[in-house]
Amino acid sequence: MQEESEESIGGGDKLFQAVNDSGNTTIFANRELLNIDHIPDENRIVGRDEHIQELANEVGPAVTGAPPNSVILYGKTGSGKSLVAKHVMGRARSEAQRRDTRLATVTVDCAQAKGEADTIQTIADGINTPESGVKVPTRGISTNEYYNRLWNILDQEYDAALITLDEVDQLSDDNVLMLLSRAREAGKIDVSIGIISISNKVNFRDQMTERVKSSLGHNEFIFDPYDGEQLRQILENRSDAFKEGVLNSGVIPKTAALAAQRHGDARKAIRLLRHAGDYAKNNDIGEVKEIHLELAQEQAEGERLKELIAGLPPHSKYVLYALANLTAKTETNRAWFRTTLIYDIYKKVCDAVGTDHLSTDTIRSLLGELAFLEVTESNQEHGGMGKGTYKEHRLLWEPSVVFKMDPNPAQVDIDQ
Ligand SMILES: Nc1ncnc2c1ncn2[C@@H]1O[C@H](COP(=O)(O)OP(=O)(O)OP(=O)(O)O)[C@@H](O)[C@H]1O
Repeated sequence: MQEESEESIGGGDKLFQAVNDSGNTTIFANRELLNIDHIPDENRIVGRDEHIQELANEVGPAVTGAPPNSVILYGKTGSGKSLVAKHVMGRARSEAQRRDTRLATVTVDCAQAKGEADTIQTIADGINTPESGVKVPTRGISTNEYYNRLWNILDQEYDAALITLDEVDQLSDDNVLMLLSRAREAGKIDVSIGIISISNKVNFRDQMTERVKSSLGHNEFIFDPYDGEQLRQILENRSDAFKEGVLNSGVIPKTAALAAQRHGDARKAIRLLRHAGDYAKNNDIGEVKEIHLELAQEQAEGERLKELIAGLPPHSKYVLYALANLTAKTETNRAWFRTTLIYDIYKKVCDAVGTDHLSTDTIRSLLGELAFLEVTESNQEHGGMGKGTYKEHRLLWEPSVVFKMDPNPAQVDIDQ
């Protein structure tokens, strides 16, 4: 008989004792509700009724096989654009079915697609049916042939199509928009296509050529960031993620208030609540309290920042500490600093950790890498007549998160 090891209790492994049979824990009843990819039910979508109705009005004709309008959805991240598009497409599919219309719906994440052929392949594969007899291989055929196969599938299998292009500003080629939106006009297919384009680059429209603008359509909806009350409802609707009595009553209002003040992003608000739950779980605290929120957030963000800069040389961290020391001294946490000043403080940080300084040029390039990773932001300033140009940088993370990466972060006196 096998002896029960230290790690095994009651037939189970102690390592996983906090996880019950349904994958949940003493804190969570259904942690899945706080997952970023989780799509809430219709009655859990908060504050977007108007957008849902407006979008349905534009693409609605497709449920009868008539030509839908194309639409652009704009707004900052986490404002519900993809959610609303998915929701309306889902309901359009059911309604089309009820009316015996063959409606194709598909979503492409343009940030993932690698060029024109890949985008068309994803669309064709997404709506293909076993009955079409058309093969859509992932490689080995020309871009043109992908289009032909897409037209074949659409013509044989469908009466109308709704194609969502998420992160449309990442499309490497305007052709996709042009050809999809004009396919019927150009006599390629007999099926009407409506394109729902989604972008979180609010100035994207200004960068578009006239050609693209007219392909995307002129109907635009702006999604504003959520306010505190909307975020509170979004979170409240997911409070059943937690076991009964675990979540203190002030936690959701505080999470919503913090998120509204910082960004109005529903995804980040949900993540913050999940982090608080994880913090309570990992520290064996039987309940989630308001005081856990900031701690949980800082700890989780600190880990994320650490991962982000893990591939960079150690001096990137010292540069980051220099910027965090400077930023922590300002009121808004949004101040810009010149490279020369950051370099001075960086030298103090090096002294504090007992290491030699690198050259200004190296620090300049490390700042470039940090900006590339969106840990910091850089901009070119003009110093005025005869003074030339210089670069300024600012931290995009809270200084407290930066200091949280280390048990002994280098905090230096910047006034000396
Ligand atoms: N109105 C809402 N009601 C309930 N949950 C929401 C709402 N808006 C957003 N969420 C939640 O936040 C997640 C992110 O929203 P969504 O993906 O729609 O944002 P987005 O505006 O498309 O942002 P991004 O540009 O980053 O893709 C959703 O999956 C959903 O879980």
